[in-house]
Amino acid sequence: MKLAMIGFGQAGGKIVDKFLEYDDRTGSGIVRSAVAVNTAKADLMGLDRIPQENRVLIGQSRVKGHGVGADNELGAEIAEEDIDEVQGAIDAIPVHEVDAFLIVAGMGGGTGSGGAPVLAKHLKRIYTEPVYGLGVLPGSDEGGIYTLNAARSFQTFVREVDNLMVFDNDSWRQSGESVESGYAEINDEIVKRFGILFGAGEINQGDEVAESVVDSSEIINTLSGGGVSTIGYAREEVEKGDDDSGLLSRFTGGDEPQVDTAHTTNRITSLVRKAALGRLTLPCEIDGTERALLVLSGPPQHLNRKGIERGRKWLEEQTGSMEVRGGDYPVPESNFVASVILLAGVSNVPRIKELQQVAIEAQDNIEDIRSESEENLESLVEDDEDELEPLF
Ligand SMILES: Nc1nc2c(ncn2[C@@H]2O[C@H](COP(=O)(O)OP(=O)(O)OP(=O)(O)O)[C@@H](O)[C@H]2O)c(=O)[nH]1
Repeated sequence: MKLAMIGFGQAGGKIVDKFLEYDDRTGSGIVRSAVAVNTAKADLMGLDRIPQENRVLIGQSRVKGHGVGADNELGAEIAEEDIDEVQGAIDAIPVHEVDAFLIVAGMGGGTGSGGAPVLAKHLKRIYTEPVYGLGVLPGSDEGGIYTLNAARSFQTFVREVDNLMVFDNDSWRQSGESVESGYAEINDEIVKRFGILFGAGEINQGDEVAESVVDSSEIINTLSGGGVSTIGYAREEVEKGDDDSGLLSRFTGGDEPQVDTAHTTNRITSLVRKAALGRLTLPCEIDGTERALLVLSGPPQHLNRKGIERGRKWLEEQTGSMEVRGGDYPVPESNFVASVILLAGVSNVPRIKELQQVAIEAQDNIEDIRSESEENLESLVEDDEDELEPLF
């Protein structure tokens, strides 16, 4: 599946940069165009791979290239005012060659949190291609204002995109790590999961023919209908030369032997369970998921239809959804069989409820402090008996 990716804010830009690196490394070809938008000049300069001409600095007259300092209302205002500059970079994208737009942003800051929903609304008005969001939730240790920003941006962003895929920094942060090295690992995790998912719909001619290949329309259909999505992942190392043909191998038509062994099937079904029940990009209850897509990637001799069918059935039972799609993504040179599960339209997400609760407390607190602050300042500045006179 070919995407036009727009990274909004620092986190968004860094993650899109990582997608370009992933594309180069794996040859998956999912990033047709990459754009970064920011109010901070230094953040744009820190990117490695996004072409210079696709780095758009907005809000120069308002914040002089220094960012909006976690003020997402200002981030949204600037994005609206300078939307033509962003559109200027998007005009250079060959939109007829892309399957969808993907707007990536950290939701706890100011620029991406406020700007990403504004851009989504704008793109949806102009283009017929789907507009997806990849929103990153802040860690709970980042503080009240980040949580409040994220909770407000989340409500807006979900409404404006065709689907919001969420990654929760909080459930992925590791104690004792520096913020930067922590983000590097987290960003690798994001790119790996989304890379396999979107790469699955991007099989080129001449690539290994899959038994039941995932097409980009299956990804689009799973995401359509809107709402919030999360992604599960699990993998197991396999020997490249090994084809598991020891037990029950059978040959089906064609020239190539199709290996179908109990071992291969069991491995696939167990990877499907691990992916769905392990750590999701946004932890949630999978029961009640509206739609799902299962992608099995790896060397083709380690993939089989029976395993995917069983995995799909199991997912239907667990989610209660009648719309579970599945297929393979053959990667002949890989040392791993990996299972990626897209759960679209999840609704039972305790993390979001908790985020909203903390956000409401932060909002009340901020209001209390603001209303007290005028009184406090007055009592500090005025002398008790009112004997002093200000100059003017
Ligand atoms: N996963 C991930 N999250 C990040 C990264 N950098 C920042 N974040 C998260 O994204 C949130 C927003 O941060 P930024 O993207 O730096 O903020 P911004 O959109 O540039 O906005 P301002 O700096 O306020 O102008 C933070 O609260 C973090 O939770 C990153 O490299 N990876």
